[in-house]
Amino acid sequence: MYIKNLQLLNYRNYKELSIELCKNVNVFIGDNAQGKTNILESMYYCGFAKSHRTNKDKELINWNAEKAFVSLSVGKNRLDKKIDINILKDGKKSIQVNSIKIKKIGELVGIFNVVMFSPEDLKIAKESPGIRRKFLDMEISQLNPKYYHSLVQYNKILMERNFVLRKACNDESMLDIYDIQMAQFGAYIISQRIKYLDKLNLYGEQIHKDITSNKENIKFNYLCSTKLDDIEGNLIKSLKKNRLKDIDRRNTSVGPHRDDFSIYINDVDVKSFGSQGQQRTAVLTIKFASLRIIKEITGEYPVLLLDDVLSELDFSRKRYILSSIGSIQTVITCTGIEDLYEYLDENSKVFRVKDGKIIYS
Ligand SMILES: Nc1ncnc2c1ncn2[C@@H]1O[C@H](COP(=O)(O)OP(=O)(O)OP(=O)(O)O)[C@@H](O)[C@H]1O
Repeated sequence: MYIKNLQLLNYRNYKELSIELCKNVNVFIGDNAQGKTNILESMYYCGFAKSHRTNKDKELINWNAEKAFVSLSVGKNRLDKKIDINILKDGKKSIQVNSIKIKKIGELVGIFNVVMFSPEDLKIAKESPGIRRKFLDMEISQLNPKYYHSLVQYNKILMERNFVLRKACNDESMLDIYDIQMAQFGAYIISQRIKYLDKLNLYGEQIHKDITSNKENIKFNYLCSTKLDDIEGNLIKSLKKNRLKDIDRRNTSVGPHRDDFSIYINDVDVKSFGSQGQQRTAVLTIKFASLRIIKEITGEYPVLLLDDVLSELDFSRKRYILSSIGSIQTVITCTGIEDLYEYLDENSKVFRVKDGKIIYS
């Protein structure tokens, strides 16, 4: 899969932009705050109708405009796709795929597969469980529409359950119904997350060995708030068991919205004891394993977006990335290009970004 063309109108600091990308390495180079990340963000946005930086779509619209427009033409093994998204000031957006309006974001997710690696992704290795859950949810959603649907349903029921818990007189019969529904959707979510982590272990093991010259072993493990034998049955039991506590705290204390996964390197928990370098390498492994998982399931590599990460990595890790991308279309942002030259060839494209414009390509 590869991006053929990107068009922007009033997106962040771009008034108007239309660029053709090449099938392999595309580099966006420029000083700080010129609009390099904005370009990657707009590409990612076409995958999920969601920015990787903000939940407020309004922020994507140029300060002097009423609406923004992003259009991405994607080359695929089977049918090529064109994704057009209009973003309006009131937070609404309209999405068209091949000129046909879609009703739900679920219909967009999975059409354009993408793996983004940005400095914020280091949080996957070192910060709170919510960041790791979000990573799993985004990755699995783009591969499995049923997962995305289950997640939307689960979150809706969770909100309703919490609403009932917050009311002074709790409606126990309502809570019984919510528990059953949450257990159904929750069990599916948990089972798919475990499956995904199995694949992450499968691919991650060799990738991590390659990056660390066989010095380190990596292992991912799902941390579940309920027993894993009969997930649905056990979730119902746990929800019932914790009901008094939940009423007291006015919040739902068990379910996949509370789960996490651990990352161990050589049997040491990376989150608590890993060095900065180990945390960085763990995330690099996760991202490269994600590429392989998407390839295994869809038959095509996704587009790889590398936002300002190369400068953060040492020589050997940089080398690993640049020599492993092979046939994967890769879009890189950076402030200097010197150490990239040996990985560029006559097919690569270099775009210079200045103040919301491409000066040359
Ligand atoms: N809605 C918006 N309208 C107009 N300009 C915006 C908007 N949002 C952000 N900007 C501008 O976009 C620029 C930042 O762009 P971006 O984050 O892409 O920078 P960058 O080139 O990746 O920089 P760095 O190398 O520092 O990461 C800033 O100048 C910012 O003021």
